[in-house]
Amino acid sequence: MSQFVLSKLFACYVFVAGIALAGFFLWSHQQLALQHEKVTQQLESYFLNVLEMPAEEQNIALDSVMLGVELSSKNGSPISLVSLENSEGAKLVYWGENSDSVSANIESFYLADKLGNQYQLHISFSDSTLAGFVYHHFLPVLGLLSFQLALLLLTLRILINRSLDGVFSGFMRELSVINLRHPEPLQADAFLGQFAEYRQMLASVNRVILSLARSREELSDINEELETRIHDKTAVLEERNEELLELNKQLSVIANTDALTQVYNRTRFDVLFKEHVAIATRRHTPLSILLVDLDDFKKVNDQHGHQVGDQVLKHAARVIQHIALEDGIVARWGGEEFAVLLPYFDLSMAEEKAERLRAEMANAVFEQQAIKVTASIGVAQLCMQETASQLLKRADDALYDAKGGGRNRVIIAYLENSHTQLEIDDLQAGEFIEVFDVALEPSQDEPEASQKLLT
Ligand SMILES: Nc1nc2c(ncn2[C@@H]2O[C@H](COP(=O)(O)OP(=O)(O)OP(=O)(O)O)[C@@H](O)[C@H]2O)c(=O)[nH]1
Repeated sequence: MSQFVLSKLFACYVFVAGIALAGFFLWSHQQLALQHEKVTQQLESYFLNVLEMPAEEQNIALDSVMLGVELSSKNGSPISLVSLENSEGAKLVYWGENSDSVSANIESFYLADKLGNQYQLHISFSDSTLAGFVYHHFLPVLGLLSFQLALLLLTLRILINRSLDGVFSGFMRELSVINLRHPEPLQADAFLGQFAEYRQMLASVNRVILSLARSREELSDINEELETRIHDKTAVLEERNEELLELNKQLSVIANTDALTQVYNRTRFDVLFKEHVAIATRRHTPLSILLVDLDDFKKVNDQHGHQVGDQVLKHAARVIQHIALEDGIVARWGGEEFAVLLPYFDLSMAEEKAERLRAEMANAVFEQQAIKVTASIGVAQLCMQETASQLLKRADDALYDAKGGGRNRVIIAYLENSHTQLEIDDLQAGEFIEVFDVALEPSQDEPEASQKLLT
């Protein structure tokens, strides 16, 4: 049942209870009046009967009437005074103790006997006043009032409990709809707004909400400012990062490139060489290496000076790079010596490449001084189970042989027990192509270095 219905019911209850109480008193007084009238009529009738008796019987009869009055007063009708006077005012009968206190309620009745003699009868009832009524009907009145009071207290208790419950639950319901991201003051509920506790709580919460909204606005401003700052800082950082990346690239190129000739340096070549040996071993693909040494380079230095020697070295590197093209990885091995790694090149292909290189070098003319330099080249192909250093050693031996054989020549490194050439020659055509179809996984630095050399 809602609080609204309960409060209306309570109002009805108070109204009906008031009417019932008033009705009870009115009805009681009416009943008393009827009772008094009946008793009065009886007394009048008794006294008339007695007065019509012979004189000698009257006293006895009057005594018996008064005894009846006394008994009646004690047993039910609360008569407090009865007196009978003749026309001269002489009292024939008088019964009652505190006639003064009840004098206001004394009613008088006039009697006449058969002989026409006039008499005045006075009767007073002790319960005809409110105090007397309450005194004589103490228990019923007390019971009724207690019942009314208990009912009133019970109703009030239910109403108060339900009201507080309603206020609390209604308030919690209001709280649950607060949007903390966009706080707005809560509107008072039409019904709950009747309760002062609810209104007080609502006002407190609305104060908190307003302060939240203010804080939120302040936070939003701070946030905006911070975002702008972060954005600016990020832009600067990104710029710096790009610069660093570029510097890193340059550093990487510097670290991996020979400063004079701009081909790979020895350190980088060692890494690439080992990687390609590992790939070729794993995939059973051919891999060859050329070791290229300029002939009598000391003479160039001696005759034209060290600086011209440098220019010749740079030019020689470009010639080697041009011949190797994208097939090979070129590095300066040290001094006037270069290495060319040729992945997927078997010995005959490598030999052909070496021969072309040697011829190109022999025909090339360096600098204005028309310096001519030749090169000796040692060629080797990776054998089964061979390590990088073993392969290198064989190529170096071949180069040594080329020098010993008169320079400006290509020497192929064969192994007496090598299965390399044999195995590759034995490969079926299909197998060979298949081997070549395996894509090389080039090092990321390769294209960069190659491009540098070509430009
Ligand atoms: N200009 C210049 N010369 C260099 C450089 N590195 C090494 N050399 C010179 O290269 C020459 C190599 O001399 P050698 O080892 O005798 O070899 P070679 O004179 O070429 O004789 P063979 O190799 O036997 O044909 C030395 O004179 C070195 O000074 C360099 O970076 N720049």
